[in-house]
Amino acid sequence: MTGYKVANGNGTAKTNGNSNGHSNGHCNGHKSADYTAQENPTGSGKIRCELTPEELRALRVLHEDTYPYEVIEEIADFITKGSGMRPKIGIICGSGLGSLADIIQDPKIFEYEKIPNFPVSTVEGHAGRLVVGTLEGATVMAMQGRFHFYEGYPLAKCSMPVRVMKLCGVEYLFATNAAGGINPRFAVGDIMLMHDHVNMLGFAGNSPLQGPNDPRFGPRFPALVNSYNKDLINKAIEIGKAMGIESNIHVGVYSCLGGPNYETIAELKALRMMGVDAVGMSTVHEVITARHCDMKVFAFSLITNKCATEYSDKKDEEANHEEVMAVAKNRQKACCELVSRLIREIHLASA
Ligand SMILES: O=P(O)(O)O[C@@H]1C[C@H](O)[C@@H](CO)O1
Ligand SMILES: Nc1nc2[nH]cnc2c(=O)[nH]1
Repeated sequence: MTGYKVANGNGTAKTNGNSNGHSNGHCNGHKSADYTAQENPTGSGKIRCELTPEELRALRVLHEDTYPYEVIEEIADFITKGSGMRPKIGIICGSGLGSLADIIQDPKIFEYEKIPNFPVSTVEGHAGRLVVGTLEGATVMAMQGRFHFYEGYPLAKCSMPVRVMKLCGVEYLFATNAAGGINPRFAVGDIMLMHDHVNMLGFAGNSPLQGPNDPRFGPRFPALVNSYNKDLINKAIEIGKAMGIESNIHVGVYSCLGGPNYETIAELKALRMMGVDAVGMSTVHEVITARHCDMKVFAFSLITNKCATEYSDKKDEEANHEEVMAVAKNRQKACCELVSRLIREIHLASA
């Protein structure tokens, strides 16, 4: 067999025939910007000089994953020029919480697929649009759909839009998510204001900041204590009281796992022992990226399901995405009000 294996960008290995028309593997003097010489595994010792379309595509996918400063700057320019705005607050809508972007006034909408170099959303409940406009007088941009590690995107790509927000002028990141409640005091529909996180992907040696550091974004070794802005947490608690939902608001620790599978009982027990209150599949790498470039962060989890931490035969204790979406839909009004009121306070304080 003369073929060899190349990742095709979907994470699956593909065997290519010698589809470049040069069956002997000789150099033909053809120059390609993406050219990488490889030893031909035919054992002939000769070097194959042309890349197949699949290889070129794989290289491009790799390149796109690196997102240098200049590429992020181009995306940010596209958005600020296209919207005529430099938003101050960035919002990331969690699963089923896209309505947070629907309340934005005078919206300019950018479909992800039309934004140069932007990934696409593949998850139900994540529409795949960037909405720029005003909310309670403040200029905002909201991601109606985020990127998850389990979709096959590297963490740097999942959180790349946070850097785009930064270069658009964003100072505050509001990150929201749907999460499973591990703390037994939490009920479905409660809101947990994040005051810290346990980064399970980080424990496994994965970070959105891996690779060369560009100091234009931030330092090589950023500190993460005090990542979640205490003033904003306190303001949100006050707003919760004013809304009459005080008993549904908690402050706690979120943990991000890779997904897409939900957790086993043993994993949930272990997370609880580590002090985790709610578990999900996002947000943490976005927060790390935001803190790296010195944004103020406010984040909350909508508890969409209670995680069982004891063994049981009951089917209804198994998490599922339909339930997650249904609960998010039911609670979107309260989530929208909390976010709007907090943004109003930030705007008034800076006016
Ligand atoms: O984007 P978030 O973190 O809100 O979505 C959660 C995690 C999975 O994507 C999905 C599981 O139901 O909801
Ligand atoms: N990992 C994880 N993510 C979720 N998103 C919503 N619910 C859950 C859950 O129970 N576990």
